[in-house]
Amino acid sequence: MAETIGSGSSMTDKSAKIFVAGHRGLVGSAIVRKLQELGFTNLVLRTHAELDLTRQADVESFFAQEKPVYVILAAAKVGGIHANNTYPADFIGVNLQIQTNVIHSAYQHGVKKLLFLGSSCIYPKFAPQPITESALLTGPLEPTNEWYAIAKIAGIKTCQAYRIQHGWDAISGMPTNLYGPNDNFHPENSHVLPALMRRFHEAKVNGAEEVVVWGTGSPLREFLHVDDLADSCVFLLDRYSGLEHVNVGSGQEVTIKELAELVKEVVGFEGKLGWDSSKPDGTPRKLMDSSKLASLGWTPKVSLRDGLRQTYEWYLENVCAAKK
Ligand SMILES: NC(=O)C1=CN([C@@H]2O[C@H](COP(=O)(O)OP(=O)(O)OC[C@H]3O[C@@H](n4cnc5c(N)ncnc54)[C@H](OP(=O)(O)O)[C@@H]3O)[C@@H](O)[C@H]2O)C=CC1
Ligand SMILES: C[C@H]1O[C@H](OP(=O)(O)OP(=O)(O)OC[C@H]2O[C@@H](n3cnc4c(=O)[nH]c(N)nc43)[C@H](O)[C@@H]2O)[C@@H](O)[C@@H](O)C1=O
Repeated sequence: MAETIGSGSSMTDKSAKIFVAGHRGLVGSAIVRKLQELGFTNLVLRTHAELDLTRQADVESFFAQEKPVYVILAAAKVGGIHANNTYPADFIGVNLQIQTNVIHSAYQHGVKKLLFLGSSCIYPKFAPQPITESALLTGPLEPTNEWYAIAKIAGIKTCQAYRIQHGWDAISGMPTNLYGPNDNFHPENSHVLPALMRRFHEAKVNGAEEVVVWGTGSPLREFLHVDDLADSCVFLLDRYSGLEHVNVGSGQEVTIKELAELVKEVVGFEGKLGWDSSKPDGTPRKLMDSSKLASLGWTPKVSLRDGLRQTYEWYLENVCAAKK
């Protein structure tokens, strides 16, 4: 299929059926909010319990019955550095199964366009910074998440293969580290931002003197609010049709130490920070070059500080209030 970039709007029919896979997760729920805000009226949604996407026959039947026009694949086995390092079989196996089933059935049942989501961890551990799309497969991966990264690279390549062999419009977006409402706040298995938000909050409530943060604090990470990511997903689905995946970043890079100080301030914890250097740092730096997306006409809006405040309010109203 020919590469078309910034070719004008293709999603003009607001009643077109859109399957958002993983609609209760961080990313899927933000995409549903964005589509509803834009006036899309025909979303098809299934919980994990209603449709296990690792089950090929069930995925087949679902597509045969529902015949969506667009698919956004935001269902995956997802977690932070500890989860990735502890459950490598799940991270490679479940993700390969979900994406292979969904991409193949979507193609077979006449889906017009599919957006696959990968992650910035697909790039080599020591890729030149900021990381351009062309850095893919140019060097060894970060060991703590290579299993997940291999699955995500296979997802990009699967979309490309269906494009090349069948002329089918499957595209891939590569988001940087995300955060926002409906994030996973698990103490061990989550990503750093929700983990620290919860740890600082609990320390404040319990009057603890110190909060321990993993690693050395020196790794750099780029954070994007999930509402910006959702906006970029709809933008890509609407405007981009190309073989190459597209980086989606904010350009807002901080060290883990700076992030910890910022979360501490937003939460209002007044004690000390401690460091557990027995925990892995992971990739030293993974700032993406998102100029390709910018050249298509998309830029993020939410600053890290504002996004953190909004997410903490959401956490207080939804996670803490629900526990009472
Ligand atoms: N969070 C981040 O920082 C980043 C995320 N991404 C990508 O964005 C996408 C979404 O991630 P995110 O929203 O954070 O993840 P979440 O864990 O918040 O959500 C994932 C969703 O997928 C569903 N799911 C998992 N397994 C299955 C299954 N077998 N069948 C049906 N549904 C399933 C989950 O349902 P249930 O919980 O019920 O299992 C959940 O609703 C992923 O592809 C991820 O790689 C990319 C970069 C960064
Ligand atoms: C999005 C991305 O997410 C994962 O990669 P990661 O960026 O390394 O993810 P992370 O958020 O878990 O950690 C970022 C940094 O933060 C430090 N850190 C401090 N204290 C805590 C802490 O309490 N929890 C966690 N999780 N990390 C902590 C931690 O040691 C590391 O240096 C991939 O596996 C992969 O899934 C992927 O694509």
